[in-house]
Amino acid sequence: MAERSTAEPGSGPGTGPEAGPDTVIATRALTKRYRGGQLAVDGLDLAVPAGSVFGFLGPNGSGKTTTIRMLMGLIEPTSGTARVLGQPMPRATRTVLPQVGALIEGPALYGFLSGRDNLLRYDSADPTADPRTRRTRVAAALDRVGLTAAASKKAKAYSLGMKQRLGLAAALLQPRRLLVLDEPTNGLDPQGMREIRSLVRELASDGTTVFLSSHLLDEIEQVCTHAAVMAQGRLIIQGPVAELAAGARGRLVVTTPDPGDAARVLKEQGVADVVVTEDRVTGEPPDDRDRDLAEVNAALVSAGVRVRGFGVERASLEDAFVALTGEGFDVAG
Ligand SMILES: Nc1ncnc2c1ncn2[C@@H]1O[C@H](COP(=O)(O)OP(=O)(O)OP(=O)(O)O)[C@@H](O)[C@H]1O
Repeated sequence: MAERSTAEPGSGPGTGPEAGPDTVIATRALTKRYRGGQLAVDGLDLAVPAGSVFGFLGPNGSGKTTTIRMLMGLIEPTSGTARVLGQPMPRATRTVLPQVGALIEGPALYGFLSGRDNLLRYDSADPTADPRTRRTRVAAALDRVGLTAAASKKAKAYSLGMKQRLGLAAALLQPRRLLVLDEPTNGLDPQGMREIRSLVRELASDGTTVFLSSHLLDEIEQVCTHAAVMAQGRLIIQGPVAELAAGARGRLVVTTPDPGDAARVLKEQGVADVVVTEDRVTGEPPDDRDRDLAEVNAALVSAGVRVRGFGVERASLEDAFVALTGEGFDVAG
């Protein structure tokens, strides 16, 4: 069936992200205020491009789960709109959800059933799934997540990582255009995290759009092509990860026993935002990095500054976050 995207009235440059045919998730001014008065999501304009691995990043309590619940039609927004696969949510929940694999707040599994039997159960609960091909489908899903060897074990004997992978297998029983994963590596050990991350990369390489929430910056940097950063219910920034990190440029760091002189020379050389902390002097490097940094270093030396260390620290998403919010990234919990 051909699919058309319907442009929102008033959409256009300057009114937020475009919701074109290649946008898998698009929200406009999406807002949720809970009954107790808590404003959990505040005017969110989100645009998730098709084929992206989209990281939805924010500290605990920033509104990620609430957003996902609205996107999946589990709760009604207080105001604003959400479109998933071009359809309005929650109105189109019934047509949209079969095309979406979701892993939200941990998979619901029967511990006394084997991994395979859990999947057989999931598959038989899907009225569109052909019972004649059920076993093949389940075997393929188990294989996909690397659980074939453990398929006959009871789910309660699975590690947390295996349970997450089984949950992913359930989400993958049918071909999906979109996978929505809420904190898929939460509580996993480093090995479990690596397994889920490489699985996500693999799924994305087949063309599935993956939307995953996380409070871990380095996770987003490792697996995502795009990201949106939330804080206190609001969207701070979104875009390709490389651009977000590049937006916060690395800082020039000079280590010297002459910090006062170094700071003066750096300012003369066009280094902005110079900060002195004991024997470290940092600042924003001038634009043309390769040429200017050699000159900056030479200027320090010829001014008699004893330079012990000189370099640029790589900018990370965390730098971008701090630059945008003036806050550190709280990863508690
Ligand atoms: N059912 C609810 N009723 C009232 N307030 C809620 C409810 N669910 C969440 N909140 C509040 O809304 C805010 C956003 O919570 P939400 O769970 O969406 O954030 P989150 O970014 O997903 O955090 P976490 O990673 O801890 O789940 C929080 O202040 C939370 O306490």
